[in-house]
Amino acid sequence: MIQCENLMKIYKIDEEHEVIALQGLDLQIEKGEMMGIIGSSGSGKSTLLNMLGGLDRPTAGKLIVDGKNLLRLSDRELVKYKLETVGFVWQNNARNLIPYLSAVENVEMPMLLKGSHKRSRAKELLEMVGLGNRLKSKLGSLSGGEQQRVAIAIALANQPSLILADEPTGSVDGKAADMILDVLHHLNRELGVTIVIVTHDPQLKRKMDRIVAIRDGKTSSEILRRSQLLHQDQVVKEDTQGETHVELAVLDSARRIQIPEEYLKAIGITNTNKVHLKMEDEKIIIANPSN
Ligand SMILES: Nc1ncnc2c1ncn2[C@@H]1O[C@H](COP(=O)(O)OP(=O)(O)OP(=O)(O)O)[C@@H](O)[C@H]1O
Repeated sequence: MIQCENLMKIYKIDEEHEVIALQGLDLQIEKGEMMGIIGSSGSGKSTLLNMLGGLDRPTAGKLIVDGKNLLRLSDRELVKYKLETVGFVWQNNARNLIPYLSAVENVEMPMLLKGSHKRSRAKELLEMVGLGNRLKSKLGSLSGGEQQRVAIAIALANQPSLILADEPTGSVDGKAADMILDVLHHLNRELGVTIVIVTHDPQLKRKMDRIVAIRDGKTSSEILRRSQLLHQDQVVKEDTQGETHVELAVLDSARRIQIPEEYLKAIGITNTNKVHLKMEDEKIIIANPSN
């Protein structure tokens, strides 16, 4: 569904300054996957989401979504892509919704833009997100969580194959967040729509099939749920809720890995950029050269 290889995004600030937001990011996402993207502030999560959604163009690399090469699309093709292939759910409701329209009119809006308006489908989508009884409600009378569910219905209006969500539970309380999550999970399983969510929410992370961590504009590690695992002999970790997962480091296209800072500190690598690398019993060992 999504093939992202050596993806680069450089923002030019002025004649002399630029920011490298993505520096050779590799990521494959299967059709029908529900996956999370995590990473500290400034690591490149939103930039990646903007590239996937066609809101901004990559500087270099390869990005194919649903068979479309996003580095090669014309401006016109990009508009069509944004309208038909992807749906967005933002943390900030002002970005998702038109406040003076009712819930059902909001869901109809992207259909109108595409020229295929159907009230029955808009109603069906609102029923799917559990708002069948609030069709005519003006947005101001809906709670934050309900507004976020309207946003999900809007994102689905033109039957996209990909939903991108940026912190969809970021501004609602725990109960509303649970409901949003359940809706997304249900849509993923029922409609088979691929969902990519940027999140800090540990509750949300637990519901994902896979979580990819981004560090400095590159994928650094992946967490897989136990049900996703292929090999029984992997190192399985348990979180505080007793759920099991496996954490894998990602090899980039040049076969490099990022070693977590805390691992390096633990073996005393603080002010050197060299380590000992050796093979032992079919394992690669990284050690402190001064020991
Ligand atoms: N339009 C832009 N112009 C210049 N620099 C940008 C622009 N957008 C992002 N950046 C820079 O690119 C880097 C990655 O930003 P990005 O917003 O993707 O990070 P993030 O992981 O989403 O962070 P956060 O969790 O704080 O939202 C940052 O250094 C940021 O300042």
